[in-house]
Amino acid sequence: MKILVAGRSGQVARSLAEAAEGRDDVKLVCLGRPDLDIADRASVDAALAREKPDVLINAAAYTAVDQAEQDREAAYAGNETGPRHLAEASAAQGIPIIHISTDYVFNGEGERPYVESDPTDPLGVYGASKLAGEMAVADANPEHLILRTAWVYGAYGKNFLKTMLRVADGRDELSVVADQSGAPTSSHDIAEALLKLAPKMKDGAAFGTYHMAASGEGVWADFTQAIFEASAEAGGPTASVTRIPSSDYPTPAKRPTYSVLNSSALEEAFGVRLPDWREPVPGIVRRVLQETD
Ligand SMILES: NC(=O)C1=CN([C@@H]2O[C@H](COP(=O)(O)OP(=O)(O)OC[C@H]3O[C@@H](n4cnc5c(N)ncnc54)[C@H](OP(=O)(O)O)[C@@H]3O)[C@@H](O)[C@H]2O)C=CC1
Ligand SMILES: Cc1cn([C@H]2C[C@H](O)[C@@H](COP(=O)(O)OP(=O)(O)O[C@H]3O[C@@H](C)C(=O)[C@@H](O)[C@H]3O)O2)c(=O)[nH]c1=O
Repeated sequence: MKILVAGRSGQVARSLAEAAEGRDDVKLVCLGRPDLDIADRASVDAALAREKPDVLINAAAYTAVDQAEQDREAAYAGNETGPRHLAEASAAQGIPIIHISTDYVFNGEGERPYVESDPTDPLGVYGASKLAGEMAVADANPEHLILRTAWVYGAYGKNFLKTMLRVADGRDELSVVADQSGAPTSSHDIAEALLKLAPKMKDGAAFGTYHMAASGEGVWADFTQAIFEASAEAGGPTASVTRIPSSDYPTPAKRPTYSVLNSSALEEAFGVRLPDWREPVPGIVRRVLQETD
C-alpha cells in the first residue's frame, strides 16, 4: 500500500521513513516544506493528486509549546488550517486520514488516565490549536483516525531526551519538574503503530479519536533519571536530578499537571498497544549518543 506522510523532517515523519525502509508491503512518501506546505490548500491538493496514496498520515504540526503563546497565527496555521486542508482534500478523493494530536488538549486536572470521551480544556495556544485541528479533521473527513499521543522523543529532531543529554554534558546537577505526570512516548514506537494501523483504514473500520501513548506513567524528573541511568551505562553524560515543583520552572505556557492517557480503546479496536514508557529509553539513549543528527 502507498502512504503519503505530510511532514518530512519531524520526529514522527523521520521515524516513519525509517520504519518503512526495506518493507516491500509499504511504499511511503514523506513530503515537507517547500514541496508540501499543509497551510497552503493548493499545495495539499497537488500533492494528493500527484501521489494518489491509499492512506494519508499527518505528521506535520507546529510544536513549539511556549513560542505558540506569542505566535498564535503560526500555531493555528500548522495545527488547525493545515489539518483541515489535508482532511478536506483527502475526503474529496476518498482517502482515509490519520492525524496525530496531543495530551495537551486536556487541562491536567484529572486524577485517572484520560479516556477519549473526557472533556477537553487546553491550557495554552498549542493545545487549543491542536484541539481545533482535531475538530477540523473530524468534520471534514469521516474516514479519520485522530491519535492523541504524548511527550514524544526519539533519535530524530528536537526533544526532551536530547536536551537532557546535551545539558548534562558539562553540568553536575539539573533541576527538573516532578509534579507533571505523563508518559514519554517513543517516536519509533508511534511509527511502528502507524504502519500497523494504516492497512486497517478500510470501509467499516472503527474510525474516530483514540489515545495512543506509552503505557505507565512518570514525571519529567523520572524520565530524566531514566535517561541518565541509561546514559551512564552507555558511558555517556549524566547528572544528578533535583526534583522541583513547576512553580520553580516558570514557562510562558502552562503545562497540564496530569496528562496520562488511557490507550486501551485503541488496543480493543485495532490490537495496537505501545510498550511501557521505560522500555525504549536505553536503546534511544544509545542511538543518540552514537549518532550526530
Ligand atoms: N513532540 C511532542 O512531544 C509531541 C507531539 N505530538 C504531535 O505529534 C505530531 C508529530 O510531532 P513531532 O514529530 O514531534 O513534531 P516535530 O516538531 O518534530 O515536527 C513537526 C514537523 O512539521 C512540519 N511542519 C510544520 N508546519 C508545516 C507546514 N505548514 N507544512 C508542512 N510541514 C510543516 C515541520 O517542518 P519544518 O521542519 O519545516 O518546520 C516539522 O518537520 C504532531 O501532530 C504533534 O502535535 C503529540 C504529543 C507530543
Ligand atoms: C529543559 C527543562 C524542562 N523542564 C520542564 C519544563 C516543562 O514543564 C517540562 C517539559 O519540557 P519541554 O518544554 O521540553 O516539553 P514540552 O514542550 O512541554 O513537551 C510537550 O510538547 C508538545 C509538542 C506535546 O504535544 C506534549 O505532549 C509534550 O511533549 O520539563 C525542567 O523542569 N527542567 C529542564 O531543564
